[in-house]
This record gives sequence, C-alpha cells and structure tokens, in this order.
Amino acid sequence: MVAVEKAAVLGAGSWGTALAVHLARNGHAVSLWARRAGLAETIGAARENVQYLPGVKLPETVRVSTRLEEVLAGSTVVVFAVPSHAFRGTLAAALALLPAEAVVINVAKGLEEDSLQRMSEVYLQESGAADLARYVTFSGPSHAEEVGRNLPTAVVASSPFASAAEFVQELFMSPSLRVYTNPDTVGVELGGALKNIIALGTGIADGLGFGDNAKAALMTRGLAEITRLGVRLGANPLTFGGLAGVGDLIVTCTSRHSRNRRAGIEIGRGRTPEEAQAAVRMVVEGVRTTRAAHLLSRIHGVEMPITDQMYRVLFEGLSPAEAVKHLMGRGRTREIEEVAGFDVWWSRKRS
Ligand SMILES: NC(=O)C1=CN([C@@H]2O[C@H](COP(=O)(O)OP(=O)(O)OC[C@H]3O[C@@H](n4cnc5c(N)ncnc54)[C@H](O)[C@@H]3O)[C@@H](O)[C@H]2O)C=CC1
Ligand SMILES: O=C(CO)COP(=O)(O)O
Repeated sequence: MVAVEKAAVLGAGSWGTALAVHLARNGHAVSLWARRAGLAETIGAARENVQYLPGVKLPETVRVSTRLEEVLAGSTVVVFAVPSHAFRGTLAAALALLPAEAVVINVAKGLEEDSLQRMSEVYLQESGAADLARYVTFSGPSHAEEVGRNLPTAVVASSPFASAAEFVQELFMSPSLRVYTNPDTVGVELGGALKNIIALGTGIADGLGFGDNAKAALMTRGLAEITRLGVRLGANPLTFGGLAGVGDLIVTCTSRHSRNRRAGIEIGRGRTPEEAQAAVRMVVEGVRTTRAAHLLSRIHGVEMPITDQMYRVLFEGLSPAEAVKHLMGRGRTREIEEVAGFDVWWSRKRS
C-alpha cells in the first residue's frame, strides 16, 4: 500500500464520508472538510454522519473540520467530493492551500452547467496546470451506502498519466474495493455524468408503473446516446462498456440508493422536478447535467432523444406521459449503425 502522510476529503456528504471512512480503514490519517459548522459538530460528536450516511461509524483516525487550511495542511492526497456545481468554487478556495506535491482526486459526476465543461477541464482552467499529471478521476458503480459497509465494489481511477492512476489505484484498493485504471478520462467523466440523466428516466418509468422492459430499453438506448456524444467529444467507445459506463448505468438505474432514480420516481408519480429534488434531500446531479448535455448535443449535432425528452420534462413542464409518447412514437430507425459501421457492412453484403 502507498504511504500517505495525510489524506484530505473535501465534502462531508454521503460519498465524501464513505471515502474518508474507506481511506481510514486502509490505514491513512484522514481530514474530512464539512462546509457547515453544524454538520461538522454533529459528525464529530456522534462519530457518524447521521444526515448523509447513517449507520456507518467513523474510525478514530478521521478528523472533521470546517477549516480548509487545517484540513489541507500536509495533505498529499486531496479528494474533492462536493457536487459538480461546487467543484470550481471549492477548488479555487483550496488551490492556495494545496501542498505542491498533492494529487487531486475528483469523484463528482457531472458537467458544469454554464461552461459545459467536464470536471477535469474545470480543474485545468481553474488551476492553470499544464496537464492532468496530478489529477485523477475516480468513478464507477459505487453507492456510498455500500462502500461505507465494506460491500464488494469495483471502480475506475482514470488519468492519461499511468503513474497518477496507479497511485490512486493502490491508495484505494482493499479486500472490498477493487480499483481498475483507465487512461480515457473523457470517457470516464462522460460515462459517470451522463448516466444520471438516464437514471432519472428509469426512475420516471418506475414512478409511472412501467415494467422491466421499459427500464432495459431506456438503459440500452441511453447507453447508445451516451456513447454517441462521448465518441463525438473524443472518448473511446470501449470505455462505455466498462465500469464507468454500463457499470455505473446499471447501478444508478436500478439501485434503491440512487438519488437520481429516486428523484425520477417522484416525478413519475406526479411531483414537479423541484419537489422531487427537495424530497431526495441530497444532490441530484442529473438535473443540471441534463441541461448541459442537451446543449452539447445541439452544439455538436448529436442525436440524444432520451436526453431531449428529459430536458423537456425537467425544464419545459412536459408531462412524463407525453415524453413517453414522443419517445415511443419516433420514426423507425436502425440500432447501432453509428457505432459499429453497419452502413459499410450492409453495403458490402448487398453488393
Ligand atoms: N453518494 C454516492 O453514492 C456517490 C456520489 N458520487 C458523486 O459525488 C458527488 C457528491 O455527492 P454526494 O456525496 O452523494 O452528495 P450529498 O448530497 O450527499 O452531499 C453533498 C455535500 O456537499 C456539500 N455542498 C453542497 N453544495 C456545496 C457547495 N456549494 N460548496 C461546498 N460544499 C457543498 C453539502 O453540504 C454536502 O455535505 C456528486 O457529484 C455525486 O454524483 C459519486 C459516486 C457515489
Ligand atoms: O454515481 C452513483 C453511484 O455510482 C451515485 O448515483 P446517485 O447520485 O444517483 O445516487
């Protein structure tokens, strides 16, 4: 195991807390930063994050604080576990305090709403770093509720720099957490962000009382449009068949833990998107990401029918029932020609 003097985890929500607990179990000293004093106090007193991760005790080696300078001092590893809309601001506040040799690990799964940037792009812009040599994306099918309980999980550490990805792989590997490396950061980031849109959709299908067929259709056609946009933006299509792609899509679209799916269920049952997000009481990343992905699809001329309908439901007041009609009533089309080159295959067969 790699020796780390101290690891900092910024963001004491469910994922930040689970990762802080995991790193402590792996033998590292951990400082967990909470933005709100009340939350830091209750976690410190109960040794448990009752609000965001009930039932998981914090090891003694996890210290909780609201003081960024105290949390970052001497930390050679800094895990950013705030929602994606808070990443730029949190990074900006942390930059002057980061030890020069620190490796930044980002676990947020989203796209920035205004800039349409992936998190690694936000990092490069905000930090002025020349490359991603000290930045790693951590993604894959991993609900905090299960990682916090040491249930078997497999994830991906991604960086174009093998040494950075392998460092994080070793840091997090444990008997219950298997970490793979992947150099395709564009694909890993897009897989993690875009699956949340589809999870909102499968939640809606559940809320409307649809069955497993609808869920499987949404997941499969969702993966097709995620891959289509991803490839257009420079990702390797194979990444979407991996843990950060179909793996995370499966878990988020089917798990009772998923915040995106739960918000979708509420919308399917008739609540407004605002009411649904309030009911979940944790970040529902798919909402902002739907807006960003919708714009990206327009800018790049990529067809994303499910994302289009999700956009209309979330931001234009379209009813879920109408959205289903639009999706089912689309013109006839073929399945995977844009990915597998079927046009070429068929023209060869015909000639
Ligand atoms: N919960 C999970 O199982 C997993 C979550 N993620 C990702 O991790 C990120 C964090 O998610 P969760 O921990 O689930 O969220 P959460 O809703 O449980 O907690 C978010 C935390 O960030 C804080 N926060 C909110 N706005 C902030 C701001 N402007 N500045 C600083 N802090 C702010 C909140 O107070 C809260 O402590 C998201 O991008 C999510 O997609 C990734 C994998 C698993
Ligand atoms: O990304 C996740 C699991 O891998 C978490 O998804 P939710 O935010 O929908 O809970």
